[in-house]
Amino acid sequence: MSHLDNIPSTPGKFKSPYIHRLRFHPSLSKFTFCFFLFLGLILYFFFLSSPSSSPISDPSRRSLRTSTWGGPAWEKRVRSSARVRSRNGLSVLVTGAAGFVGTHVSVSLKRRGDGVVGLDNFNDYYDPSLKRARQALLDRTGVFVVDGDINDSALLGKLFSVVKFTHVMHLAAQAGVRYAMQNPGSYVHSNVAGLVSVLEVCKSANPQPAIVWASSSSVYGLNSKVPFSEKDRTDQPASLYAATKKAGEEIAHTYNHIYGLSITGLRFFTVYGPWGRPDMAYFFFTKDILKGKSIPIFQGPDHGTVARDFTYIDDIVKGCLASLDTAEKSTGSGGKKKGAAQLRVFNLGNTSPVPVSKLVSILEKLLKVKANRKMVKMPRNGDVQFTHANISLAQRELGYKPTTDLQTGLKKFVRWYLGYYSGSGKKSAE
Ligand SMILES: O=C(O)[C@H]1O[C@H](OP(=O)(O)OP(=O)(O)OC[C@H]2O[C@@H](n3ccc(=O)[nH]c3=O)[C@H](O)[C@@H]2O)[C@H](O)[C@@H](O)[C@@H]1O
Repeated sequence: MSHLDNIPSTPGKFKSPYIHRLRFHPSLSKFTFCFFLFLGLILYFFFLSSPSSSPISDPSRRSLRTSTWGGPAWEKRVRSSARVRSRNGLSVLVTGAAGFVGTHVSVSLKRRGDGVVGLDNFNDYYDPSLKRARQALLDRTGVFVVDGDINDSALLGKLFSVVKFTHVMHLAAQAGVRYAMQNPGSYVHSNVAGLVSVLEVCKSANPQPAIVWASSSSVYGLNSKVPFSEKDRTDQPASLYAATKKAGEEIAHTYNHIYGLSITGLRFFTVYGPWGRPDMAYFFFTKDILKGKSIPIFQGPDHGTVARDFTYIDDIVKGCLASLDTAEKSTGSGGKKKGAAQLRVFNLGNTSPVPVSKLVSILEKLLKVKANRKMVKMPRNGDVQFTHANISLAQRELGYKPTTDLQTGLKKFVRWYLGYYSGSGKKSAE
C-alpha cells in the first residue's frame, strides 16, 4: 500500500509514522514543500502555454491542431491556386473547401476560370479520409487547400497578404443538428468564434472582399407556417446548431453595419449528393441498408410525417456561384466604413418536401435491397418535423431555379457511393 492511501478525508486525523518523521525533520519538510510548490508552478505554466493542453475539458479544440503553413514554396502554391484565368474572374478564398459543399463550389469556380484558394482544418467530425480524398480531387483540379483553422488569425492575415481576394466563400462550420448535444463547444468554436475571425480579417483587408456564407434552414426552428420565407421569424431555434447559425446572421448584420462589408447568407435546405457528409441520414441509411442494419425513421407526434426539402448539390452550387456573381463590393477599407453595403439572406431549397420514409423507399429501389425499417419517435435532440423553402427571392435576385428531384439526385449519389466505397477495395464507410 502506498503512503498516499493513508491520507484521510478529514485533515488533522493523520496518524502515519511518515508524518512523524517529517515532524522530526523540519528542514526536510520545508524542502519537500518548496519542491512540490516549484513543480506545481512549472506544470501550471506548461499547461497554460501548451496549445493542446486541455483536449478533454474543451472538446472544441479537436480542430485546433497545429498546422504548417508559410514559406516561399507554400506562398507560391497559394498564388498559383489564386490565379484568375478568365476575364473578370473572381479571386475566392473558400473556407471549408474539403467539406461537401466546399469541394463542389471550389471545383465549379476553378473550372470556369476563377482563382480559388481553399482552407480546411480536416477535423475528425466524420471520417477525415473522405476529406483527404476530396482534397486530392481539388488538387487535380488545380485548387490548393491550405491545412489550417479559421480561428487562426495569423494564418488568415497571411493569406490576405499573399492574395487580394475579391470574395470569400465561407463554408467552414460545425454542421449537424443532433451532434450539438454531444459537443456544444465545437459549434461555438466554429460557427461563432470562427465566423468572427473570418469577418475580422475581411474587415481589415484592403480592399475588403465581399462575403457569401452558409447559414441554414434550421434557423426557422419551430415555425409552423410553410413554406419558410426569409421574412419569417427566426427566433425559436430547436438546436444549438440552429442557434449558432442564427447568431451568425446577427453577427453578419453587425459587420455590415459597422465596417461596410458586403455579406450574403445562404440558408441551405438539407443538401445531398455525391461526396456528401456521412453524418447525414441519406448517407448512413445507404450504408446501413447495404449492411442489413435497421433504419430508424423518425416520426412526429401522433405518427406525424417527418419531411425535408432535400436539395441536390448541383442546384446549391448554382445558387452559391450566383450569390458570388451578384454580390456588390464591400464599401469599407482598412477597417473603416465608407458607405452602406449590401446585406442579403436567401433560402436555397428545392421547394418540394419529401417524407423521410419516401427517401428510404427510393434508396431501397436504387440499391435493390429491402430496408429494415424501424419507426421511432423523433428524439428531442434538435430535429424539426419538416422544412420547406420559399425560393422566390433567390429566384428573383439570383436566377436560382433548382432542377433535380430527389429520385434523380439520389441515383447520382448511389452511383458515386458504390463506386467510391467498393471501387478501390480499401475504403470503408465507417
Ligand atoms: O437544412 C439544414 O440546414 C440542415 O440540413 C441537415 O440537417 P437535417 O435536415 O436534419 O438532415 P439529416 O440529419 O440528414 O436528416 C434528414 C431527415 O432524416 C431524419 N432522420 C435522421 C436520422 C435518423 O436516424 N432518422 C431520421 O429519420 C431527420 O429527422 C430529418 O428529417 C444538415 O445535417 C445540417 O447540417 C443542415 O444545416
